[in-house]
Amino acid sequence: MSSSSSSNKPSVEVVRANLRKFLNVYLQHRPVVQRTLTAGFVLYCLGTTFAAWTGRASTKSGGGGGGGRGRRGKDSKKTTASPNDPLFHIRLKRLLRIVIPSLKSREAAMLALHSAFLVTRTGISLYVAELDGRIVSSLVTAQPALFLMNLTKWLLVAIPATYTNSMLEYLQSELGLAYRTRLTKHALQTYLDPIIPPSSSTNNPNEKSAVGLLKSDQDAQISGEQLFYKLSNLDDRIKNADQYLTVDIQQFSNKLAEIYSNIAKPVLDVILYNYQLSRNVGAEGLVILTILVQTSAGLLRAITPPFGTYAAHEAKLEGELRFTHSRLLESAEEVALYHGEEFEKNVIERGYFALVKHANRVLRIRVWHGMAEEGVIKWVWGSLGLCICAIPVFAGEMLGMKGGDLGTRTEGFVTNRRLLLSSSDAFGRVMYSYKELAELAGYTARVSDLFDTMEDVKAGHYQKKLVSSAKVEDNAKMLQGRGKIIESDEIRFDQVPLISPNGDVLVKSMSFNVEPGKHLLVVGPNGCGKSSLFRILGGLWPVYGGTVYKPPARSFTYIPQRPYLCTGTLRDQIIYPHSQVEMKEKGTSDDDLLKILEVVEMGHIVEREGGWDTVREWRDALSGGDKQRIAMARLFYHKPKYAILDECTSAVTLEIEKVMYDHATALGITLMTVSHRPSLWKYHSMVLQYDGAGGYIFTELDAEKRLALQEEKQDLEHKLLTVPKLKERLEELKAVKAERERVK
Ligand SMILES: Nc1ncnc2c1ncn2[C@@H]1O[C@H](COP(=O)(O)OP(=O)(O)OP(=O)(O)O)[C@@H](O)[C@H]1O
Repeated sequence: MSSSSSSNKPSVEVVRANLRKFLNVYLQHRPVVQRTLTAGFVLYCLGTTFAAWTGRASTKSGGGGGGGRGRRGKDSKKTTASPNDPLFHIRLKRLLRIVIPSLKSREAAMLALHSAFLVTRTGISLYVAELDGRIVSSLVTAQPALFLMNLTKWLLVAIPATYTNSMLEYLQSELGLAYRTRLTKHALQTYLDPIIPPSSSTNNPNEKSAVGLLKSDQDAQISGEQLFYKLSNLDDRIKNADQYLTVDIQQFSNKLAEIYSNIAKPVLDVILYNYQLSRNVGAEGLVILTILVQTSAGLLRAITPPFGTYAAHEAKLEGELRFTHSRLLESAEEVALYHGEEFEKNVIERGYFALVKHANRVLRIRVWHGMAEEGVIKWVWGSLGLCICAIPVFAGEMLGMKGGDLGTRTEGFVTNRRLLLSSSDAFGRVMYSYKELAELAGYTARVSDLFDTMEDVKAGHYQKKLVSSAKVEDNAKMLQGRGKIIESDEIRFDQVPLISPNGDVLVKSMSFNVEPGKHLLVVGPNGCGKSSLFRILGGLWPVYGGTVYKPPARSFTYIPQRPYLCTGTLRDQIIYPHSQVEMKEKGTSDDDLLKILEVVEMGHIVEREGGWDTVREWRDALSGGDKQRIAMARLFYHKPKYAILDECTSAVTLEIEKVMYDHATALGITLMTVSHRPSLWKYHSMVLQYDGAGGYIFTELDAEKRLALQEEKQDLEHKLLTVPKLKERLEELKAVKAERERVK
């Protein structure tokens, strides 16, 4: 034993000597090593930030599915709301191009200004850390003059510091608002794409004859006019577009504005503070610290749940809940009259509890995640920081740092501690911002889903759940087809199938025509496709086959049973969708409008409601019959070539009905009427009668003959009703007669 320990002695000394030699060499070259480590460290910080932003981080994202489906074809994979998903970066880049269209845009200038303020703030923080150390040093060494001077500097630096902070907040909010404006404008441009006026689309003969197609209606099919209708009626992907257009776009914009300062500033802080620290305490400790911090950060990221997916799902549930409320308000009268409160309450509560259940789940997940996050970021990193601060105190002499008295050591400790606190706070914010990045990914998925689906629908690609009959081979083939729309003065359907958005074939092939001046009556059982015919005429539904000859959509006015009343003045109700300027351009005055109202016996309403400029919620202020008469007045104001009247006289008297048909005829409007009222037959010369089983008859309407037949039919039906009673009486009489004969 003793011999072995004695034989070890020289080797221990050799090791010690070698170590000392190594340390000496190291200390000789330490400045170079320090510079290399610091430069490497800065590069490393930049690299990890770049990796985080471009999704090249190797850590698990926790992203799952959600937020709807992507585009067809190449991009048709399921949308994930994860920051590490390459699709997120593609989509974010696309949205960034919308919100910051060029380097010369206002948004780019604001972003540059914002960045300048971020750098200024970091500069001020560095100065304050140093000043803090000097103040404490002057305190512990009892130097009042120095203390007062440093205190004055402290107060003076408050002016640029507070200004910088306020400007940062202001610019961040302004940026959020600017992004939102860009996105909303972009979305509305497609969502409410106005119909090309006839003057610019169809009056150009070259344009018409070039392809033989009616441009405005072809556009309606392939360039997304009335997209707001098609998005909700012809496609299943976007439920509650209102939620996407308002809340989701706003959340995305705010998150994007926030994330820039929440990532750019801390990253800059981490680099500058650590650079300063490495000069104060040596780069070695800092590199070890960074390795430990990065390892624990990697572990943290690995256990981070998919917050992006959660945010996207929450936004979807919020949208559904809002929709149930707005639906109730829309049908308040009907629900109130049915006393459907209990039912509606159940529907709303179901929506609300689905949302609360999800929110609670996310909150619970946030508890353990928050604990892990704070434990690592605040406590573990905090203790590592204290070790770093201890380096100059315990190993300063050995490492050749300037030692010093109590004041110098205190100044160094306070400055370093402040730098470390700021640096770990900044690094913590980079870490926390991963969660925000995940949320941004969620909103990016939502907004992109909206834009992708709008583009798809605009291009005529719809995704809708088909009814079972649509899958039958014949019907499926019909759905693949495309019909033609050709401009013409008359309306003519030539072998056009009538197919609902669900793929339900209502009529396999339909042929009929309406000449100007020859009013058409459309009759048939409920749900057979009477209104659908007009949806094709209005360019709302695609034409799957045959040829439709018709004037542009603007040559039609549509009056449904419950006419639409817009937000605005009484005048707006008559001239809708014209503005007052357009009305004046048309050469119409308020007096002319009054005359129109008098035709439908509504002239008194102007005085009653307080004049033409009165603004009200008109759909609540007017009765059913009033609304129908306002719609008739609107028809007389616009004087279109054709009018589609869909059960639009159900709430007015027979006299008003007559006035309406006589006046429309006098104005040269050709009427196409859907109605079950025989009183209307006499105003029409043609009839299109559906049989409700996919067949139809198109023929001339001899109203008198038809009415006479109807009367005879009703008479016979009435007589048939009395047959059982007559039979009963006959049996009674037979019984009486038999009784009398028996008595005789
Ligand atoms: N937006 C839509 N999406 C899917 N199917 C629809 C849509 N609109 C109508 N349909 C379906 O198309 C069919 C025909 O509807 P349409 O409104 O043309 O009937 P209608 O003959 O006018 O009925 P009614 O006399 O009751 O008004 C119905 O089966 C209806 O369910």
